[in-house]
Amino acid sequence: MNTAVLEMDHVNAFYGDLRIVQDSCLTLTGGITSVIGRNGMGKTTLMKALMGLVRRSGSIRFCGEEIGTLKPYQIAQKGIGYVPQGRRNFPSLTVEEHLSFCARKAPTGGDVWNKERVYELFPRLYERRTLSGTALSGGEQQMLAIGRALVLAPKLLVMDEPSEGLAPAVIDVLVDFFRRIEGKINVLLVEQDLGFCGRVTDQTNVMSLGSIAYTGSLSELLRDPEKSRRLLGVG
Ligand SMILES: Nc1ncnc2c1ncn2[C@@H]1O[C@H](COP(=O)(O)OP(=O)(O)OP(=O)(O)O)[C@@H](O)[C@H]1O
Repeated sequence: MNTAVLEMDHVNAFYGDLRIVQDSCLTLTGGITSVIGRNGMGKTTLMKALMGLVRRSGSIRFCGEEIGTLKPYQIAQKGIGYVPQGRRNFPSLTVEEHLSFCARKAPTGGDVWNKERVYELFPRLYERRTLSGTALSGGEQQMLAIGRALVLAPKLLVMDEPSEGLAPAVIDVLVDFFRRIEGKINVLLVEQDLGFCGRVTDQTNVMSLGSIAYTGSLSELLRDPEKSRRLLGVG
């Protein structure tokens, strides 16, 4: 049997003494899977637990290796790229500087994503390469946040609500991005926009009150009004 890309086993995550994520289990065998759920259910906190950004317990295995006790920079070095909610680009760096700065830490060999390849993927970023990371539109900032993660040559990209606040035309660019990386980079995608999510992948995990309450097909879930209402508050 192939080793799963990611296995989160009975993971808890805390802010101070407050346990927000409770006993959550999530497996990504490969490809793209989403994490959906109503506001405040703990999706971002689960991603932060994976990236080592909050205190956590339980087991997190990446390609068979336990990473649940590693520090954020060690987790990034293992090949997990993080595209946080809100993009978090630096006002003092241009687009070009963001990509060059992050690429310094890139491992050599493997599937190399250099600056040129990021510009090829997002031509708009090339046009804006001399502008500050925060002088960009929301969509351009999202492309830059993705580009920053890509130049670190991730095997897994963890993306937290990439579609937030984006115009439909930019959402189409993101959908195209997912098609282009399919089979090359695995993705764990936190999303609120179920329409966008369904265009990207049918594999989903629903988070409810700090735990994963459903794992399976998104389209099947949305066809069940009672379950969708209970888990997602829709339908
Ligand atoms: N730094 C913090 N300290 C204490 N509680 C927090 C902190 N950040 C988030 N929380 C709480 O943890 C819970 C889960 O938040 P989280 O951001 O993980 O949810 P989410 O499902 O990602 O929601 P959203 O879709 O709104 O981003 C919420 O009740 C939130 O108020």
